[in-house]
Amino acid sequence: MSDTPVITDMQIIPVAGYDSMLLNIAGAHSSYFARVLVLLTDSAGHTGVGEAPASLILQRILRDAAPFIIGKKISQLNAMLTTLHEQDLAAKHPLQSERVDEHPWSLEKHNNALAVIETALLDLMGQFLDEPVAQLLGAGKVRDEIPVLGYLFYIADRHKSDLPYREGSSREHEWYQLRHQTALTPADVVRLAEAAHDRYGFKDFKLKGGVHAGEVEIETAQALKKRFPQARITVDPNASWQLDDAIRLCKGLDDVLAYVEDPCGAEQGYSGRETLAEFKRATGLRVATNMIANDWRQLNHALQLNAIDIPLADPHFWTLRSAATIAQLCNEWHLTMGCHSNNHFDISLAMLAHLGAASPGEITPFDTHWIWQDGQALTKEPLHIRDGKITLPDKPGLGVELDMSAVEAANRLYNSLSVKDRNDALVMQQLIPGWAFSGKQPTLMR
Ligand SMILES: O=C([O-])[C@@H](O)[C@@H](O)[C@H](O)[C@@H](O)C(=O)[O-]
Ligand SMILES: [Mg+2]
Repeated sequence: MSDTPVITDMQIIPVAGYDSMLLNIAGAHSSYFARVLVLLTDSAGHTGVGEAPASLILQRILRDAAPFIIGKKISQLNAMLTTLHEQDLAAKHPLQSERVDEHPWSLEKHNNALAVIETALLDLMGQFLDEPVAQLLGAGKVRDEIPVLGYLFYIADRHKSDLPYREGSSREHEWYQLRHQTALTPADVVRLAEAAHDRYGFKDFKLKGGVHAGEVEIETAQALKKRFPQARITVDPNASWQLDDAIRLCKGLDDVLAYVEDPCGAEQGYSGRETLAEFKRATGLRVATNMIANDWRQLNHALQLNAIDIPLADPHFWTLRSAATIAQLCNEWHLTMGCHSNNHFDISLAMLAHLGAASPGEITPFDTHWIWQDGQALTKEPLHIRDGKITLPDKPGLGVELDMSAVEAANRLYNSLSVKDRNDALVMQQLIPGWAFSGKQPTLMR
């Protein structure tokens, strides 16, 4: 044990990259997205890294966590994480809003700190033991190729905003240009899918909804299925449809929708878990969620109610180890493992690849926003998506090496931002003055 490396330093580096004007129920994506990297250095000279969504609160929580990490042996991983959990550092930095209807994804932030630190620790541990992170999780490495889906969005007209969205260029592939152009109709989305299919080989697609009337979003899903008959198609309106509407829109579409993601949520005194259970019974369709089963207690309620089939266990808010445990539960309990995502850099791409590699049994192709960020790597040899899959690198730890000059440039970009935290509503106000989030009102129906 005396040779076990000790953690000597913890750096917290917020970074930003460019994004397209993607639409969702919360508004529109800004021209920038922000993430935070945690870099842990150990006495063996290794660097472990993790990535999470960047919020100012999360960065404060991470700074408070550093004294509990620095000076510890990497073999004390479990004890460090238990201490952090017990310290409940997030409680000292209450979120501005706990109301899920105001900020549908705000609750994720509590676990982001644990998740990003755990990832960096696992990266160090893997390098010390000369094993990939996947080998240190739940079932160990059970696959080398991780299927991912083509995550499609409606895209707003960036010319109507004064934010510096990129124009893109089709020099390398038309995808890199198309991903910046307005896409509001079913035909536009099919065009995006064709380009993404050609570039990345996707077999399956997910459409982000909550933007148009449900009928238009279902029409888009149908158009995707018509164009890609073999594909598994899903739609995710982020719980913005009323239960009755969700049933009316989806019932009988077994031949179009492989599953539906958060079609409805809390309404009229019923919880999202209750309405999803009713939706499942009424339609017979499989249901995925990243909104109502995001911690063990919620998952327990969701499963008791038979509300879901596919927990989208994002390692950024479950932590890698807990998400891998969910994958094991799915395998034992005849559920299907899936993974949610947000805009991310290539360290997160590696995180989800290791999670997929350690997920036994049937998994549904994982979500990833990477195609919207592809070309903005922070590592020297970023993983890539080919044939709709990511191949796990044959390297210890996460298997990524940071490109520090790219990280520094992304950090400079972050520091230059006047609005640091994600605020899709603020961006949306550039298109529709006075626009405000309303969980049951599609973004463009104002
Ligand atoms: O990036 C987006 O706009 C998504 O809507 C994201 O924020 C969601 O958390 C997510 O991808 C989802 O599946 O709900
Ligand atoms: Mg979702």
